[in-house]
Amino acid sequence: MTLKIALPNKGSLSQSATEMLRESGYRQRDDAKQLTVADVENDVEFFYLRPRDIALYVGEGTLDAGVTGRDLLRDSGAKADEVLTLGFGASTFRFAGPRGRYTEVADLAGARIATSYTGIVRSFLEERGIEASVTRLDGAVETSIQLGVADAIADVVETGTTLRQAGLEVFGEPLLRSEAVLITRAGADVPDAFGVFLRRLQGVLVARGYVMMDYDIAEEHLPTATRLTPGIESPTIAPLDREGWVAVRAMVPRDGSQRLMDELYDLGARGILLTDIHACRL
Ligand SMILES: Nc1ncnc2c1ncn2[C@@H]1O[C@H](COP(=O)(O)OP(=O)(O)OP(=O)(O)O)[C@@H](O)[C@H]1O
Ligand SMILES: O=P(O)(O)OC[C@H]1O[C@H](OP(=O)(O)OP(=O)(O)O)[C@H](O)[C@@H]1O
Ligand SMILES: [Mg+2]
Repeated sequence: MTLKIALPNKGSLSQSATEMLRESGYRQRDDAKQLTVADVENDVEFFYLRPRDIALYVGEGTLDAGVTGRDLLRDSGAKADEVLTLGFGASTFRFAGPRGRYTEVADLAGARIATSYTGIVRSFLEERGIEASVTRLDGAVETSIQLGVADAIADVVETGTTLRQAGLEVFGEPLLRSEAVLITRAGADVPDAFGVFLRRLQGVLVARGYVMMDYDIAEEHLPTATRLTPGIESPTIAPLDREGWVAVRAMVPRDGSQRLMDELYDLGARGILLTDIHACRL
């Protein structure tokens, strides 16, 4: 059975999703107008759809899995589960209003709120017993206050630039922290190719998050050195021609790897090398 995967056709998640899939060795479209791509060799077919619709297709079982935003998944109410977070498309979902007007969520009682995510907003307010009217707009939600259609908004905030330019500020706790996720239908049987698909994506995440570190060190310092670089399973230790010295190789998180090199150098390690990992299966 061919694996059917939904990918965002445009918007903030589209390019990163396509890049990640290409890096995982799958055929991707080279023209943004293409709606489907069959990767026959890997027995996968890709469907490029609006990220908002992806949760519905996957939730109903029409497609086996998909890439969308956690906020869109929650808003849709679809019966799909997150199986992997993909490391891009991070944003928060927040209330905002004219500067100085609101300080907390409770101030929204009786207000008119505009948003593209009515599902999330309504259930958030309901849980807190706040009564307000919620209107759905398709986009450019920030402008609705100036136009007199709403008193406050709830929208995706990434850098905050759009809000600032509209003279608005966030208030209250975030409704949600979102990022791109891989979803499948709750409790569904997925084709065999899905196991391979998932492992490839996990491999890309590890290859992006880790680097390979090599160094030479005197054997007496090995216990401290391997505590600093424990690797994923355990580091590879190889003999060196130089008496009493060994070569160590271990994967280390990319973040903090420069500091780690400093610490190893101070410990007496030399010939410390960092190399990118192109792909991996753990
Ligand atoms: N700066 C951002 N603006 C909008 N959405 C973002 C941003 N960063 C991440 N996202 C995520 O992208 C998804 C929105 O998908 P959507 O297709 O609506 O993108 P979009 O950038 O709003 O595109 P468009 O407005 O052209 O439809 C959500 O999951 C949202 O959290
Ligand atoms: O915090 P920022 O970095 O400014 O990003 C957030 C803005 O980006 C999105 O708008 P988009 O460009 O998708 O337009 P839209 O409102 O028409 O969807 C989102 O709806 C916010 O308006
Ligand atoms: Mg948008």
